[in-house]
Amino acid sequence: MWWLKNIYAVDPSGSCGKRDILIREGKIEANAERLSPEEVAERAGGEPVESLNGEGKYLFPGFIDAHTHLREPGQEAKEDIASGAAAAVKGGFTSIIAMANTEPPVDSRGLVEFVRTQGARAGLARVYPLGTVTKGMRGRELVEMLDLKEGGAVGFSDDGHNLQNSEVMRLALEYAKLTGLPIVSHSEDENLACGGAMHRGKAAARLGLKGIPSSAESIMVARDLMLAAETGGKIHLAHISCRESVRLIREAKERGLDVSAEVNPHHLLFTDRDVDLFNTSLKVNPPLRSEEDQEALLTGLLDGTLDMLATDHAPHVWEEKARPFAEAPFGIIGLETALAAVWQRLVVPGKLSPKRLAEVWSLAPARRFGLPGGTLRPGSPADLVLFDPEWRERITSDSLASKAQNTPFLGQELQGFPTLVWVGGEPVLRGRQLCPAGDGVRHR
Ligand SMILES: NC(=O)N[C@@H](CC(=O)O)C(=O)O
Ligand SMILES: [Zn+2]
Ligand SMILES: [Zn+2]
Repeated sequence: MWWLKNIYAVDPSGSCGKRDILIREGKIEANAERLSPEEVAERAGGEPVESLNGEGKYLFPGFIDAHTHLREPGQEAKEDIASGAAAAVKGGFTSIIAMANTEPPVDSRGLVEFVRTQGARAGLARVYPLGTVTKGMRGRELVEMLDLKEGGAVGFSDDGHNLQNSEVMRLALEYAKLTGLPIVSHSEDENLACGGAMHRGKAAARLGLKGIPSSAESIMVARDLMLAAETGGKIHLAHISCRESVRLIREAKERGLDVSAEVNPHHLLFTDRDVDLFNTSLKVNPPLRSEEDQEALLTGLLDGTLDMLATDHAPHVWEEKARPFAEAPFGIIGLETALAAVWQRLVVPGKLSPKRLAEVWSLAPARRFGLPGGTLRPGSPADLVLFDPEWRERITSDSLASKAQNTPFLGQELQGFPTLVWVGGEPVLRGRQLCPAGDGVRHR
């Protein structure tokens, strides 16, 4: 049993403040303002108690990342489920939702089960697969949604590609209702975006790069919302990047649609003005946009129009990212740096409260995708993060657990990291070192 004493607990489903917390048999046993040694001994019932002075540290419910690319099966040179899960716990994520755009794409129950099994085998973060929406991610025929759900899929997405055929999207929203799971949309008009390498604006003109207009996203967001209204379907909009989309989502929520949306940290922390031809780690889809867009995204995150933060962790091998800007693949890794960067640049300056941080990166994804977690209430699973706001770390290719290095923070020092992470009550990260599972399978 663990006894965390005098720690600043941030509970997005309740209140924040100094607490004593007990962890026992995989669950939060107690959460109180103060516990006496007698009470702790009684609760332990003879079990050894590991106590920890939480002074100066925060306790968060494990962060849950609703958008990660783990590349297994098929592209294990970029990442695999074990390396991605290791990167996750180093960054404070006790659960991650794995995108389905692997090779082959996760379009069958067998593949969904494979991803889950590999996640359990790694024994670090909990790994929840998404299935694709269409067979082979070809955008034509729907997958067997109920079958994939039985295999453990928590939603459906052809992320990486937009569903260009609106009738297929309509049918997907209609059929997914039978499963209760959301369709996760990569909303992008591929004709408008075609050939672009960054946001269409002054910065792109200056660099001589073909731009991707904001309308490439917002046109599809508008379509997706119309189809969600028409079908009564459940939709989650991935990686919202521009102000027009925020406005559309706000209106849709006012009308009561079953819509949720996410924003990625890189869209809150960088703009197209940060892009330079020699830094392909800032090449991402949708692209980094203008300062006005960035402001609208933060406003949206604070007023609830955007429900959650998600990394869109998108690993690529160095050789691919070393190509000229226009030819390099889109994607930024985020699992190991996102929390520290958001902490430093948004929480410390007071733009985002610790409680809202926990709401949007733990509670909201748990609720939307039906996962355990997101709370510090007694009885809930002990997926927890002890966060040290003073811990500094330089991000280097050696320090990263991810196989990839396509992060704009490479070589930089960040401050504010998890120093102890529990999944199901067991430490998976201790003093910044991973604790691999003894028997290979720790949790399911
Ligand atoms: N976001 C990216 O830039 N890349 C993602 C695809 C995606 O999220 O659409 C990838 O799979 O590499
Ligand atoms: Zn996408
Ligand atoms: Zn993605």
